[in-house]
Amino acid sequence: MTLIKGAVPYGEGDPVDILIEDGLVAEIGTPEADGGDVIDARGLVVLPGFVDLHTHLREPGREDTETIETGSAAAALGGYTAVFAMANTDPVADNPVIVEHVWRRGREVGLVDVHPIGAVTVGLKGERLAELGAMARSDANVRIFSDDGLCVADPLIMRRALEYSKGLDVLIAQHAEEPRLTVGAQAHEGATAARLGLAGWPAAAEESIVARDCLLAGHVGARLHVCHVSTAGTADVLRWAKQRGTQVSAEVTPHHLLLDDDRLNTYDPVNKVNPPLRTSSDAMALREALADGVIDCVATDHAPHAPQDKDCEWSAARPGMLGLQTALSVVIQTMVRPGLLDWRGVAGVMSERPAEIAGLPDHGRPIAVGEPANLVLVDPKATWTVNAARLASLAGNTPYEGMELPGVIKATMLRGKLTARDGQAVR
Ligand SMILES: NC(=O)N[C@@H](CC(=O)O)C(=O)O
Ligand SMILES: [Zn+2]
Ligand SMILES: [Zn+2]
Repeated sequence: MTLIKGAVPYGEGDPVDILIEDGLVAEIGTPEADGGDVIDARGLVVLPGFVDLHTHLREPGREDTETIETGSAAAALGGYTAVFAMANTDPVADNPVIVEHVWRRGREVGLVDVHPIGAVTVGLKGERLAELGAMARSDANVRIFSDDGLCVADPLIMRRALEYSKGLDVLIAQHAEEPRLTVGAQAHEGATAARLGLAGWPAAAEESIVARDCLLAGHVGARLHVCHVSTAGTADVLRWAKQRGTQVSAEVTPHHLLLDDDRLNTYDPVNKVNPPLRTSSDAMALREALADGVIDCVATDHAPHAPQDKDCEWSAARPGMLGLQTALSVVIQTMVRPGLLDWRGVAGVMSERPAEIAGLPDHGRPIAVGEPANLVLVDPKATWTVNAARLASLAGNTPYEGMELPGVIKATMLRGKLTARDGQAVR
């Protein structure tokens, strides 16, 4: 039994006490609790635990950069109660053995619900469909499939994947990048890349695939999810597709909301990511699109990399940035502070909507009696300074190093059990 005292649900109205029993919200109001753990939550906002549709945990294969255990700790500390682990591991998660390993290991660690994403094609090669049905029916109960890291570029393979996904009632998540337009690409194709002498990654390489896939999904009557939307033009395509009734959902990363290609001047590869940081006007358009629902949710694309893969010349460095422990703070900075979202809106884009997209029945639920106690307590007034060495991830490639960011996560609870408290993961 745990009593959360004096928290404000969704930052709206008066503080309440919340009694947690048997993993559920047992009472809200002024419960008479005797014994158990009491959490002093005066001044804190309580939200439903966050759900990340896009995380890279690097296990199996690159346990030197992140493991399911360290990534789960980062997730709990970031306020997450469920994460979806991408399939671009080594070996690739394109079969029931790998997805069941990820699922079981996540359960063993117990800090966050780890849902493996299955590969769409064998070995992420884009040539032959993986056994989606076998992964969906496995103990891992795979619900999302993606070749993330790579685009399912062949339109016929993508069409078949969408058709199968409809039959299996699963979701295809596309990394939208027309590979013929991004050969050797290093940075957003525009004035900054031209000045720095970096080969360009044009916005149209993303937008053309998103448009194509929306048309394909509409044609076969399947759902489609678009990973890491990075351009204003993609938001326009999504707006158009949604208006004509296409079942498409989309995510934006915290880094595409906050950062832009102005940061590339130093050639520090910590800023190298795929899709690349775009222009500040793209970032502003993404904020608007997230606020008005054209983009459904925030997903971290947490992508740990080893020092030897990051601290080298720009063209040799791997793309990707850490994101789990900084996501909420970046969303506060870019969305809450400018008045684009209130706390209710944050619950929507970080918890409710991603849970709905993934079909998770027990996450993103209302804070109400009888609901699973998957909760996060946030100090909205406090700030913190990012220090890579103190993050739970094994890797240190955060672009926010040294930045002071708003919003401190005081506690995270998964089915009534504390998974993070005062900056420490609790196992
Ligand atoms: N985002 C990245 O820059 N990198 C991701 C792959 C991906 O999300 O496309 C990774 O696996 O490192
Ligand atoms: Zn990707
Ligand atoms: Zn990714």
